[in-house]
Amino acid sequence: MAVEEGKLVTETETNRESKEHQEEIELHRNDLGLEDSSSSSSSSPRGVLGITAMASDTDNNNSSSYSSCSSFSSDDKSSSTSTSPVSNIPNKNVSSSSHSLQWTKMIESIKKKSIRRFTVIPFLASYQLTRKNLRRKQPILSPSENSFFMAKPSWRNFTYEELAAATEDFNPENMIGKGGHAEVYKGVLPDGETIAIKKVMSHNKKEEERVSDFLSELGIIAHVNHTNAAKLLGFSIDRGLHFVLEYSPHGSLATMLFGTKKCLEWKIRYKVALGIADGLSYLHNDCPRRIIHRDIKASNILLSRDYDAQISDFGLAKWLPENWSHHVVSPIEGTFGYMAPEYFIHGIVDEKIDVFAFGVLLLEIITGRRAVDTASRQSIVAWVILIPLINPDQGSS
Ligand SMILES: Nc1ncnc2c1ncn2[C@@H]1O[C@H](COP(=O)(O)OP(=O)(O)OP(=O)(O)O)[C@@H](O)[C@H]1O
Repeated sequence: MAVEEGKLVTETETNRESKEHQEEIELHRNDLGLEDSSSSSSSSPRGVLGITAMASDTDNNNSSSYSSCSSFSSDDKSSSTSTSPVSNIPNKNVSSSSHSLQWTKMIESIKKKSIRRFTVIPFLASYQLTRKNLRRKQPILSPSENSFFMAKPSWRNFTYEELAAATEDFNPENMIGKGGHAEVYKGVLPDGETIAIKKVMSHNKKEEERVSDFLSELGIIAHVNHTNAAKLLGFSIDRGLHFVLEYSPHGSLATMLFGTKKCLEWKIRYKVALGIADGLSYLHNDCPRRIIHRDIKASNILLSRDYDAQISDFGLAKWLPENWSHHVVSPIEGTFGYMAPEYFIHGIVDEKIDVFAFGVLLLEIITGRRAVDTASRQSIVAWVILIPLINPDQGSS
Protein backbone atom coordinates (compact mmCIF):
# COMPACT_ATOMS: atom_id res chain seq x y z
CA MET A 1 0.00 0.00 0.00
CA ALA A 2 1.42 3.36 -0.96
CA VAL A 3 1.42 5.83 1.83
CA GLU A 4 2.00 9.51 1.86
CA GLU A 5 3.56 11.27 4.79
CA GLY A 6 1.02 11.01 7.52
CA LYS A 7 -1.82 9.93 5.34
CA LEU A 8 -2.82 6.64 3.92
CA VAL A 9 -4.05 6.42 0.41
CA THR A 10 -7.60 5.36 1.01
CA GLU A 11 -10.04 6.91 3.43
CA THR A 12 -11.01 3.56 4.94
CA GLU A 13 -7.44 2.64 5.58
CA THR A 14 -6.81 5.99 7.13
CA ASN A 15 -9.67 5.55 9.54
CA ARG A 16 -8.64 2.08 10.48
CA GLU A 17 -5.01 2.99 11.09
CA SER A 18 -6.07 6.02 13.10
CA LYS A 19 -8.39 3.92 15.19
CA GLU A 20 -5.73 1.28 15.79
CA HIS A 21 -3.27 3.96 16.63
CA GLN A 22 -5.72 5.59 19.00
CA GLU A 23 -6.26 2.25 20.69
CA GLU A 24 -2.54 1.86 21.08
CA ILE A 25 -2.34 5.25 22.69
CA GLU A 26 -5.00 4.26 25.18
CA LEU A 27 -3.27 0.99 25.93
CA HIS A 28 -0.05 2.81 26.53
CA ARG A 29 -1.77 5.37 28.63
CA ASN A 30 -3.21 2.63 30.82
CA ASP A 31 0.09 0.90 30.91
CA LEU A 32 1.79 4.06 32.08
CA GLY A 33 -0.88 4.73 34.62
CA LEU A 34 -1.96 7.97 32.99
CA GLU A 35 -5.51 8.99 33.54
CA ASP A 36 -7.18 10.40 30.55
CA SER A 37 -5.98 10.92 27.04
CA SER A 38 -7.53 14.31 26.78
CA SER A 39 -5.95 15.70 29.86
CA SER A 40 -2.48 14.40 30.04
CA SER A 41 -0.31 16.56 32.19
CA SER A 42 2.36 14.27 33.40
CA SER A 43 5.43 16.12 34.41
CA SER A 44 7.68 13.15 34.35
CA PRO A 45 9.87 12.22 31.45
CA ARG A 46 8.58 8.73 31.87
CA GLY A 47 5.11 9.82 30.87
CA VAL A 48 6.39 11.90 28.03
CA LEU A 49 8.57 9.21 26.70
CA GLY A 50 5.83 6.67 26.93
CA ILE A 51 3.30 8.70 25.07
CA THR A 52 5.71 9.82 22.45
CA ALA A 53 6.81 6.35 22.12
CA MET A 54 3.70 5.08 20.70
CA ALA A 55 2.21 8.20 19.51
CA SER A 56 4.68 10.20 17.62
CA ASP A 57 5.61 10.26 14.04
CA THR A 58 8.39 10.88 11.78
CA ASP A 59 6.72 13.82 10.56
CA ASN A 60 8.51 15.10 13.51
CA ASN A 61 10.93 14.96 10.72
CA ASN A 62 9.03 17.76 9.19
CA SER A 63 10.65 19.49 12.01
CA SER A 64 13.45 17.06 12.21
CA SER A 65 16.96 17.96 13.00
CA TYR A 66 18.08 17.45 9.48
CA SER A 67 16.83 20.09 7.18
CA SER A 68 17.04 19.40 3.51
CA CYS A 69 19.37 22.29 2.95
CA SER A 70 21.84 21.67 5.70
CA SER A 71 22.04 17.98 5.04
CA PHE A 72 22.70 18.55 1.42
CA SER A 73 25.82 20.47 2.12
CA SER A 74 28.01 18.11 4.04
CA ASP A 75 28.53 15.03 6.11
CA ASP A 76 28.84 13.85 9.63
CA LYS A 77 26.95 12.26 12.54
CA SER A 78 26.05 9.20 14.79
CA SER A 79 23.73 7.10 17.12
CA SER A 80 22.65 3.54 18.56
CA THR A 81 20.92 0.45 20.57
CA SER A 82 18.92 -1.69 23.01
CA THR A 83 15.52 -1.86 24.59
CA SER A 84 13.65 -1.27 27.76
CA PRO A 85 10.21 -1.30 29.24
CA VAL A 86 9.22 2.17 30.17
CA SER A 87 8.97 1.28 33.79
CA ASN A 88 12.71 1.20 34.01
CA ILE A 89 13.20 4.83 33.19
CA PRO A 90 13.78 6.82 36.32
CA ASN A 91 11.91 10.05 36.50
CA LYS A 92 13.99 11.90 38.98
CA ASN A 93 15.37 14.47 36.63
CA VAL A 94 12.51 16.77 35.94
CA SER A 95 10.83 18.30 38.89
CA SER A 96 10.43 22.04 38.59
CA SER A 97 7.06 23.43 37.65
CA SER A 98 8.39 25.20 34.57
CA HIS A 99 9.84 21.95 33.40
CA SER A 100 6.59 20.25 34.08
CA LEU A 101 4.82 22.81 31.97
CA GLN A 102 7.22 22.20 29.12
CA TRP A 103 6.65 18.50 29.22
CA THR A 104 2.92 18.99 29.39
CA LYS A 105 2.95 21.23 26.35
CA MET A 106 5.09 18.81 24.52
CA ILE A 107 2.85 15.89 25.32
CA GLU A 108 -0.11 17.81 24.01
CA SER A 109 1.64 18.73 20.82
CA ILE A 110 2.88 15.23 20.20
CA LYS A 111 -0.54 13.81 20.95
CA LYS A 112 -2.12 16.06 18.36
CA LYS A 113 0.35 15.04 15.70
CA SER A 114 0.20 11.40 16.58
CA ILE A 115 -3.24 10.58 15.31
CA ARG A 116 -2.59 11.89 11.86
CA ARG A 117 0.96 10.80 11.48
CA PHE A 118 2.60 7.52 12.02
CA THR A 119 6.30 7.58 11.86
CA VAL A 120 8.23 7.11 15.01
CA ILE A 121 8.46 3.73 16.59
CA PRO A 122 6.28 3.11 19.58
CA PHE A 123 9.41 2.94 21.65
CA LEU A 124 9.83 2.91 25.38
CA ALA A 125 6.40 1.62 25.00
CA SER A 126 4.70 -0.93 27.06
CA TYR A 127 6.52 -4.18 26.98
CA GLN A 128 3.25 -6.04 26.72
CA LEU A 129 1.95 -3.98 23.88
CA THR A 130 5.10 -4.26 21.89
CA ARG A 131 5.09 -7.96 22.36
CA LYS A 132 1.48 -8.14 21.28
CA ASN A 133 2.18 -6.18 18.14
CA LEU A 134 5.14 -8.26 17.24
CA ARG A 135 3.23 -11.47 17.76
CA ARG A 136 0.52 -10.16 15.50
CA LYS A 137 2.91 -9.29 12.74
CA GLN A 138 5.58 -11.91 13.17
CA PRO A 139 4.31 -15.15 14.65
CA ILE A 140 7.77 -16.73 14.60
CA LEU A 141 10.32 -14.62 16.36
CA SER A 142 13.91 -14.50 15.21
CA PRO A 143 16.67 -14.94 17.78
CA SER A 144 17.25 -11.19 17.87
CA GLU A 145 13.59 -10.60 18.63
CA ASN A 146 13.62 -13.15 21.36
CA SER A 147 16.60 -11.52 22.96
CA PHE A 148 14.73 -8.25 22.61
CA PHE A 149 12.12 -9.57 25.00
CA MET A 150 14.43 -11.45 27.27
CA ALA A 151 17.09 -8.81 27.70
CA LYS A 152 17.04 -6.44 30.60
CA PRO A 153 17.37 -2.84 29.56
CA SER A 154 20.99 -1.99 29.21
CA TRP A 155 20.56 1.76 29.06
CA ARG A 156 19.60 4.32 31.62
CA ASN A 157 18.88 7.92 32.41
CA PHE A 158 22.02 9.84 33.36
CA THR A 159 22.09 12.99 35.43
CA TYR A 160 23.85 16.06 34.13
CA GLU A 161 26.32 15.79 36.99
CA GLU A 162 27.34 12.31 35.87
CA LEU A 163 27.96 13.50 32.33
CA ALA A 164 29.82 16.59 33.49
CA ALA A 165 32.05 14.48 35.74
CA ALA A 166 32.76 12.06 32.89
CA THR A 167 33.79 14.81 30.47
CA GLU A 168 35.49 17.24 32.87
CA ASP A 169 32.62 19.66 32.52
CA PHE A 170 32.39 19.14 28.78
CA ASN A 171 35.96 20.24 28.38
CA PRO A 172 36.54 21.25 24.73
CA GLU A 173 39.62 19.04 24.76
CA ASN A 174 37.31 16.07 25.13
CA MET A 175 35.25 16.98 22.09
CA ILE A 176 35.77 14.18 19.56
CA GLY A 177 33.35 15.26 16.88
CA LYS A 178 30.98 17.94 15.82
CA GLY A 179 28.16 17.64 13.34
CA GLY A 180 25.49 20.03 12.19
CA HIS A 181 23.28 19.18 15.16
CA ALA A 182 25.46 17.92 17.91
CA GLU A 183 28.77 18.03 19.68
CA VAL A 184 30.24 14.71 20.69
CA TYR A 185 32.42 14.38 23.80
CA LYS A 186 34.52 11.52 25.03
CA GLY A 187 33.97 10.69 28.69
CA VAL A 188 34.90 8.14 31.30
CA LEU A 189 32.46 6.75 33.84
CA PRO A 190 33.47 6.02 37.45
CA ASP A 191 33.77 2.29 36.62
CA GLY A 192 36.32 3.12 33.90
CA GLU A 193 34.04 2.64 30.91
CA THR A 194 34.74 5.07 28.06
CA ILE A 195 31.63 6.65 26.58
CA ALA A 196 30.66 9.13 23.87
CA ILE A 197 28.17 11.82 24.78
CA LYS A 198 26.24 13.40 21.96
CA LYS A 199 24.97 16.76 23.07
CA VAL A 200 22.14 18.03 20.88
CA MET A 201 22.90 21.55 19.68
CA SER A 202 20.15 22.47 17.18
CA HIS A 203 19.85 26.02 18.47
CA ASN A 204 17.92 27.16 15.43
CA LYS A 205 14.98 25.03 16.52
CA LYS A 206 12.31 25.62 19.06
CA GLU A 207 12.62 23.70 22.31
CA GLU A 208 9.53 21.67 21.53
CA GLU A 209 10.83 20.64 18.12
CA ARG A 210 14.20 19.73 19.54
CA VAL A 211 12.69 17.55 22.22
CA SER A 212 10.36 15.93 19.74
CA ASP A 213 13.26 15.09 17.40
CA PHE A 214 15.27 13.79 20.31
CA LEU A 215 12.47 11.50 21.44
CA SER A 216 11.91 10.30 17.90
CA GLU A 217 15.52 9.32 17.53
CA LEU A 218 15.59 7.74 20.95
CA GLY A 219 12.48 5.79 20.03
CA ILE A 220 14.22 4.27 17.06
CA ILE A 221 17.58 3.52 18.59
CA ALA A 222 15.97 1.92 21.59
CA HIS A 223 14.84 -0.88 19.28
CA VAL A 224 18.20 -1.52 17.70
CA ASN A 225 20.46 -4.22 19.06
CA HIS A 226 23.15 -5.49 16.72
CA THR A 227 26.94 -5.64 16.47
CA ASN A 228 26.80 -3.44 13.41
CA ALA A 229 24.76 -0.66 14.93
CA ALA A 230 26.00 1.92 17.38
CA LYS A 231 25.06 1.09 20.94
CA LEU A 232 23.02 3.31 23.20
CA LEU A 233 24.05 3.30 26.85
CA GLY A 234 21.59 5.91 27.97
CA PHE A 235 20.34 9.43 27.67
CA SER A 236 19.95 12.58 29.68
CA ILE A 237 17.31 15.26 29.52
CA ASP A 238 18.87 17.13 32.37
CA ARG A 239 20.10 20.61 31.32
CA GLY A 240 20.00 19.77 27.63
CA LEU A 241 19.42 16.70 25.54
CA HIS A 242 22.12 14.06 25.43
CA PHE A 243 22.58 10.60 24.00
CA VAL A 244 25.10 8.46 25.81
CA LEU A 245 26.72 6.03 23.43
CA GLU A 246 29.35 3.36 23.47
CA TYR A 247 32.62 4.94 22.45
CA SER A 248 33.94 3.92 19.03
CA PRO A 249 37.75 4.20 19.26
CA HIS A 250 38.38 4.56 15.52
CA GLY A 251 35.81 7.32 15.02
CA SER A 252 33.91 7.40 11.78
CA LEU A 253 34.61 5.68 8.47
CA ALA A 254 34.76 9.15 6.88
CA THR A 255 37.71 10.01 9.11
CA MET A 256 39.45 6.75 8.29
CA LEU A 257 38.90 7.09 4.55
CA PHE A 258 39.37 10.80 4.04
CA GLY A 259 40.75 12.29 7.23
CA THR A 260 44.10 10.56 7.56
CA LYS A 261 47.06 9.93 5.30
CA LYS A 262 47.22 6.35 6.49
CA CYS A 263 45.83 3.95 3.92
CA LEU A 264 43.09 1.69 5.21
CA GLU A 265 44.00 -1.96 4.65
CA TRP A 266 41.90 -3.85 2.14
CA LYS A 267 40.89 -6.51 4.62
CA ILE A 268 39.56 -3.78 6.90
CA ARG A 269 37.67 -2.14 4.05
CA TYR A 270 36.18 -5.52 3.23
CA LYS A 271 35.21 -6.17 6.85
CA VAL A 272 33.63 -2.73 7.11
CA ALA A 273 31.64 -3.21 3.89
CA LEU A 274 30.31 -6.57 5.10
CA GLY A 275 29.49 -5.10 8.50
CA ILE A 276 27.43 -2.28 7.00
CA ALA A 277 25.57 -4.79 4.83
CA ASP A 278 24.83 -6.95 7.88
CA GLY A 279 23.70 -3.94 9.87
CA LEU A 280 21.37 -2.82 7.11
CA SER A 281 19.96 -6.27 6.66
CA TYR A 282 19.23 -6.34 10.39
CA LEU A 283 17.49 -2.96 10.33
CA HIS A 284 15.41 -3.90 7.32
CA ASN A 285 14.57 -7.52 8.11
CA ASP A 286 15.43 -8.68 11.60
CA CYS A 287 14.96 -5.74 13.88
CA PRO A 288 11.78 -5.85 15.99
CA ARG A 289 10.64 -2.99 13.74
CA ARG A 290 11.33 -2.47 10.07
CA ILE A 291 13.65 0.53 10.03
CA ILE A 292 14.78 2.60 7.06
CA HIS A 293 17.83 4.64 8.06
CA ARG A 294 17.66 7.31 5.31
CA ASP A 295 21.11 8.74 5.99
CA ILE A 296 23.64 6.03 5.31
CA LYS A 297 26.97 7.72 4.63
CA ALA A 298 30.62 7.43 5.62
CA SER A 299 30.39 9.80 8.58
CA ASN A 300 27.47 7.83 10.00
CA ILE A 301 29.46 4.62 10.14
CA LEU A 302 31.47 4.34 13.34
CA LEU A 303 34.28 1.83 13.80
CA SER A 304 34.73 -0.30 16.91
CA ARG A 305 38.09 -1.32 18.32
CA ASP A 306 38.02 -4.37 16.01
CA TYR A 307 36.82 -2.35 13.04
CA ASP A 308 33.30 -3.62 13.22
CA ALA A 309 31.19 -1.14 11.30
CA GLN A 310 28.46 0.42 13.43
CA ILE A 311 25.62 2.21 11.72
CA SER A 312 24.87 5.34 13.69
CA ASP A 313 22.73 8.45 13.72
CA PHE A 314 19.09 7.47 13.51
CA GLY A 315 17.93 11.06 13.40
CA LEU A 316 16.29 10.60 10.02
CA ALA A 317 15.29 6.96 10.42
CA LYS A 318 11.73 5.88 9.81
CA TRP A 319 9.97 2.72 10.67
CA LEU A 320 7.56 1.23 8.18
CA PRO A 321 4.67 -1.06 9.05
CA GLU A 322 5.08 -4.50 7.52
CA ASN A 323 2.26 -4.08 5.04
CA TRP A 324 3.39 -0.79 3.59
CA SER A 325 5.39 -1.16 0.41
CA HIS A 326 6.83 2.28 0.87
CA HIS A 327 6.23 5.66 2.38
CA VAL A 328 6.28 9.09 0.76
CA VAL A 329 7.83 11.86 2.80
CA SER A 330 8.15 15.57 2.67
CA PRO A 331 10.46 17.38 3.12
CA ILE A 332 13.14 15.26 1.55
CA GLU A 333 16.06 15.08 3.93
CA GLY A 334 19.34 13.31 3.55
CA THR A 335 22.82 13.86 2.22
CA PHE A 336 23.52 14.91 -1.31
CA GLY A 337 25.43 12.26 -3.21
CA TYR A 338 23.84 9.36 -1.35
CA MET A 339 20.20 9.87 -2.21
CA ALA A 340 18.44 7.41 -4.51
CA PRO A 341 16.73 9.13 -7.47
CA GLU A 342 13.22 8.00 -6.48
CA TYR A 343 13.76 9.45 -3.03
CA PHE A 344 15.39 12.64 -4.20
CA ILE A 345 12.67 13.30 -6.79
CA HIS A 346 9.53 11.79 -5.28
CA GLY A 347 10.30 11.34 -1.59
CA ILE A 348 9.75 7.60 -1.81
CA VAL A 349 11.12 5.79 1.22
CA ASP A 350 11.72 2.06 1.41
CA GLU A 351 14.68 -0.28 1.95
CA LYS A 352 16.04 0.41 -1.51
CA ILE A 353 17.07 3.96 -0.66
CA ASP A 354 19.41 2.60 2.03
CA VAL A 355 20.74 0.05 -0.44
CA PHE A 356 21.41 2.81 -2.96
CA ALA A 357 23.32 4.80 -0.34
CA PHE A 358 25.20 1.64 0.60
CA GLY A 359 26.22 1.30 -3.07
CA VAL A 360 27.62 4.82 -2.99
CA LEU A 361 29.41 3.99 0.22
CA LEU A 362 30.94 0.88 -1.40
CA LEU A 363 32.30 3.06 -4.20
CA GLU A 364 33.85 5.36 -1.61
CA ILE A 365 35.35 2.42 0.26
CA ILE A 366 36.83 0.97 -2.92
CA THR A 367 38.08 4.18 -4.56
CA GLY A 368 38.81 6.45 -1.60
CA ARG A 369 36.89 9.21 -3.41
CA ARG A 370 34.13 11.13 -1.67
CA ALA A 371 30.46 10.71 -2.63
CA VAL A 372 30.66 14.21 -4.03
CA ASP A 373 34.05 15.58 -5.01
CA THR A 374 34.26 18.99 -3.38
CA ALA A 375 36.48 20.54 -6.03
CA SER A 376 34.72 19.36 -9.18
CA ARG A 377 31.31 18.87 -7.49
CA GLN A 378 31.03 15.66 -9.40
CA SER A 379 29.18 12.76 -7.79
CA ILE A 380 30.99 9.47 -7.51
CA VAL A 381 28.08 7.74 -9.24
CA ALA A 382 28.40 10.00 -12.31
CA TRP A 383 32.17 9.55 -12.20
CA VAL A 384 31.88 5.75 -12.24
CA ILE A 385 29.36 5.83 -15.06
CA LEU A 386 31.53 8.20 -17.09
CA ILE A 387 34.81 6.30 -16.75
CA PRO A 388 34.13 3.85 -19.58
CA LEU A 389 32.88 6.69 -21.80
CA ILE A 390 35.92 8.88 -21.22
CA ASN A 391 38.42 6.07 -21.27
CA PRO A 392 37.09 2.88 -22.87
CA ASP A 393 40.24 0.93 -21.96
CA GLN A 394 39.83 1.67 -18.27
CA GLY A 395 36.17 0.75 -18.41
CA SER A 396 36.74 -2.69 -19.87
CA SER A 397 39.64 -3.60 -17.60
N1 LIG B 1 30.04 6.88 19.65
C1 LIG B 1 31.00 7.62 19.09
N2 LIG B 1 32.30 7.28 19.27
C2 LIG B 1 33.28 7.99 18.70
N3 LIG B 1 33.09 9.06 17.93
C3 LIG B 1 31.81 9.44 17.69
C4 LIG B 1 30.71 8.76 18.27
N4 LIG B 1 29.57 9.35 17.87
C5 LIG B 1 29.94 10.37 17.09
N5 LIG B 1 31.28 10.44 16.96
C6 LIG B 1 32.06 11.40 16.17
O1 LIG B 1 31.42 12.67 16.19
C7 LIG B 1 31.09 13.06 14.87
C8 LIG B 1 29.86 13.93 14.87
O2 LIG B 1 28.81 13.30 15.52
P1 LIG B 1 27.42 13.18 14.83
O3 LIG B 1 27.66 12.81 13.43
O4 LIG B 1 26.60 12.27 15.63
O5 LIG B 1 26.81 14.65 14.90
P2 LIG B 1 25.52 15.18 14.11
O6 LIG B 1 25.32 16.59 14.56
O7 LIG B 1 24.39 14.22 14.27
O8 LIG B 1 25.93 15.16 12.58
P3 LIG B 1 25.07 15.76 11.37
O9 LIG B 1 25.78 16.98 10.93
O10 LIG B 1 25.17 14.68 10.34
O11 LIG B 1 23.70 15.97 11.87
C9 LIG B 1 30.98 11.74 14.09
O12 LIG B 1 31.20 11.89 12.72
C10 LIG B 1 32.10 10.91 14.73
O13 LIG B 1 33.36 11.26 14.17
